[in-house]
Parts: sequence; structure tokens; C-alpha cells
Amino acid sequence: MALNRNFPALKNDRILKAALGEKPDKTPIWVMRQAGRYLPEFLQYRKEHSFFEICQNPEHASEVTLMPLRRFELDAAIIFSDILVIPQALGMEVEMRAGVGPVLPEPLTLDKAATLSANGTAQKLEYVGHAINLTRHKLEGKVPLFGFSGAPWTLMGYMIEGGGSKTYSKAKKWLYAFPEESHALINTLTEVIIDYLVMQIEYGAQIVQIFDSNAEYLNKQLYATFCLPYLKRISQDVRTKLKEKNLQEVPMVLFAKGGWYCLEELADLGYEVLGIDWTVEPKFVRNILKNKNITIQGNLDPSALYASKADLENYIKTMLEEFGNGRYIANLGHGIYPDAPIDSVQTFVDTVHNFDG
Ligand SMILES: Cc1c2[nH]c(c1CCC(=O)O)Cc1[nH]c(c(CCC(=O)O)c1C)Cc1[nH]c(c(CCC(=O)O)c1C)Cc1[nH]c(c(C)c1CCC(=O)O)C2
Repeated sequence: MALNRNFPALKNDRILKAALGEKPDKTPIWVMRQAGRYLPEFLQYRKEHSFFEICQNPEHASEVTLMPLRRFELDAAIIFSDILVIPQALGMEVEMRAGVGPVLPEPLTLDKAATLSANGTAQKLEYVGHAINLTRHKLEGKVPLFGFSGAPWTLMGYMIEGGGSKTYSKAKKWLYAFPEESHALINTLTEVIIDYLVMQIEYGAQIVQIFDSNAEYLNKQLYATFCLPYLKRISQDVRTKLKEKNLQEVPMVLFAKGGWYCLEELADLGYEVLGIDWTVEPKFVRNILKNKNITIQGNLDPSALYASKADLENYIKTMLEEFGNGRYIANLGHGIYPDAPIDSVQTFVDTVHNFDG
């Protein structure tokens, strides 16, 4: 498949403007996990195609990416894929089990970890690049397209636990008992992530987000040792490599779920946007970050979408007022749940766009 970098002109740059600290005409909004199971058309699609079949086939991946855009006036698209394509490209088996979630039947051992190499791994993910390239053209410049990756610690967690976990204690055991091996694994993942993001941007991603969904299981000391330096390297090396390839930089978003214990440090890693989960008060975030040059994204509780329309509108308006004008992208504080009422997503989008605080 040929790479076509002759892209249509972008018509809606609200998110890019907000990310770069410029003032958009309206507050931008997108929804984490917007291309997913709360959409009946996605569930229908999943009856005919397996999860990874959709990820690996650019036609399927772009079709699912566009589904939420056909329903709602969202200000961005996010490419349909998963954070676990990286462990998969590193040679691990990953299954998406209905009602269970991701399962890695052979979790990572210390011996196996010693054999992992970043070499050639990002290239195995070129199919994501092809999906991005096709989707960027199909979008016809309507909104910017997000690329994404899991953060090293979150990926390490799934690889060692063999799936999701309530405590991530097996992965945390590595941090305490095998720090050298942990650093080596995180280093390998960091190298893959850097090349993977550069590839996504080369193929057409206009903004990228790092999901550190499992930041909440660590503390400041562990995060400072095993996460912050690597997240900084990702933002720096992606930009350096883009320059080397004569490619334009794109805004980078860091979402460290539950990372309230090091908000200030997260704001100093070279990302334009910091994603915030719903457990932190907007005023608290704004106050801590008042001297930082950074845009905030978030943070409506995904469960607020179950509230009545009137209550939901109030929750959204309060959030918008508290975050204040400028340097803000509206979103949920984590991914949308599978049983979220579709009408509530419409209310979320309309309330944000009609707010002129
Ligand atoms: C931790 C994580 C994963 N995947 C992801 C994260 C980080 C974000 C977060 O914390 O929610 C990221 C992700 N996963 C998916 C996307 C696609 C784009 C989007 O709409 O955001 C993105 C950005 C599709 C998906 N990834 C998955 C589905 C549903 C699986 C199916 O269709 O059978 C989708 C649409 C499966 C998945 N994949 C993962 C889990 C835990 C699960 C099962 C539970 C769930 O759905 O949330 C790992």
C-alpha cells in the first residue's frame, strides 16, 4: 500500500489550537474510546470481524474510526487500534475475550524479557500507519486524527500480569525486586514507542496521545524512577526524529490516569497537553499548574453520562467554568463505558460547544 502524504486541508483545527495555546472559536471536545462498544454500529461490525482483524485491516480500522464522527460533532478522530498491539509486535500472544478484556496467555517472564528487542518492532506495526493514512484521507480534513500508544509502565503491566489486574502487584514486584530488569524492559518499550509514534505521524497522525492508564497503581517515588525519565525521552526523541526526517512536529498529549501525585512533574515532560482523570478537581489542577505552559484535557466522570440530561448539563457546565477559558480540551476523565447512553454523548458535545463562559 502506497503512503500518500498529499493530505486534504484541515477544516477544524480547534484541538490543535487549544493544544498549542491559541484560542479556538469554540471549546474543543473529543471522547476517549469514542470508537468503541457503546456504538451499536460497532457491535454489529464486531459480529462479523474479530478485534485484531479490524485493527490490521486499514479499511475496517478507518470505517470504525469514522463511526462516532458520523453521529457527533466531535473535534477529533482517534485511529481504531489498541495499546496492546505493541506487546503483540514484540511476539506476545494477545486475545480479546468477550466480557473479559485482553488476555496474554503467556505472561512475560524474566528470561523472556531478556530476549526482547526493540529492533524491527515498530516496522511490524506499519499496518497502523496504513490505517492512519487511509483514515486521514477519508476524513477529508473534517477534524484532526489522533495517533496513540500505551506508555511503557502501562504496557509492562499488561505484559507481566497477562491481562488487566486489580493491583498490578506482579508488575510492581518487578519494580521492587528486579529494578535492573524493569529498567531494561521499560527502555525497550520506550524505544519501540518512539519509533511507533514517529511512524504514525509520518503516515498522517496530526496529534498523538500517550495512555499511561495504570499510573494510579504507582506513587511519586516509583513514577519518578520508572516513568518520568522515559516519558520525557519519548516527547524529546519523537521531536528529534521528526526533525531528522523533515517532518512537522505535532502536539503530544500525556494522559497518566491517577497521576495526581505528580501533576507538576508531568507538566514538565515536554507534552503540550496533560490529560486529567475525574478524581481531581479542575481548580486544584489549574492552581498547581498555574505557572506551567500546558493545556489541560478532561475530566468528566464517565459515569456522569448516566445522569439525567439536566444534571449532566450542570456537571458539564461546572467543569467548563472551573477549567476556565483557554488552554482546555473537553473530554471524559477516562474512556467511555460500553453501556453509556448515546444521547448523553450528544448532550456532552452540544453543551461544550454551546458554552461561551
Ligand atoms: C488500557 C487500554 C487498553 N486499550 C486502550 C487503553 C488505554 C485507554 C484506557 O485506559 O481506557 C486504548 C484503546 N483501545 C481502543 C482504542 C481505540 C480508539 C478509541 O476509540 O479510543 C484505544 C485508544 C479500542 C478497544 N480496545 C478494546 C475494545 C473492546 C474490545 C472488543 O471489541 O471486543 C475496543 C473498542 C479492548 C480492550 N483493550 C484494553 C482493555 C482493558 C480492553 C477491554 C476493556 C475495554 O473495552 O475497555 C487495553
